[in-house]
Amino acid sequence: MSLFERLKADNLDDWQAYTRHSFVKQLATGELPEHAFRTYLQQDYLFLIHFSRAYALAVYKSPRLSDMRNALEGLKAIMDVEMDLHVELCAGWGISRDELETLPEASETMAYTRFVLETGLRGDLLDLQVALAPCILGYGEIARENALAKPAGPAADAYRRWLDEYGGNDYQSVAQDFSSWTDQTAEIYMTEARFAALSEIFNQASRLEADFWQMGLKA
Ligand SMILES: Cc1ncc(CN)c(N)n1
Repeated sequence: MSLFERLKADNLDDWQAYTRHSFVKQLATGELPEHAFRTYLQQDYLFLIHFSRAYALAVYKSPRLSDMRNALEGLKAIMDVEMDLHVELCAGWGISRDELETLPEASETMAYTRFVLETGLRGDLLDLQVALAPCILGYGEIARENALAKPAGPAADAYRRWLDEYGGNDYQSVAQDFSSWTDQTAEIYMTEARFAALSEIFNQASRLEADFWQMGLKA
């Protein structure tokens, strides 16, 4: 069993509260109010900036050259692929680059991103990867679970596009590679005594992901 599968099994309720959140369910049916998705898009830009910083920290925390290369590939995937698609999606919603650059940061964005960065700063690469796992692997799972969804309504195309982006081969292989890379790090750093602390990090990050959806809904 991969470390991710173990962490998920240990935190199933919180994991599903995140991956099956009503934001996700409404996005899949198309019932999600447009202002909720717009708020999500805006804050996710800020999230991706900090998430890139967390990957840069993973380069620094890497014990081996091969880990550095994995972290660098992840950083490039966010900055050159996920971020570009995100900015394009925002443009389709009338959110300009200038607006993105000057957005006020919501406390949910701040709480989540700083938690991940702080976990990486005080810990080793495995702590950081476990803090990043709900983000990378959760979106992959959400897109797979909703692969057959047919959103209806005025924002149907944007919601389908979002699902396709994370369900596509590129993102799915980023997620698969990340899970394998985490297992390789676990071979160096993991001990049974450490599992409870890692599970706590995973739990906290999963709950912060659910809060991020909720921030969109309450907008
Ligand atoms: C909040 C959040 N979590 C995860 C992802 C997917 N990388 C994202 N774009 N935004």
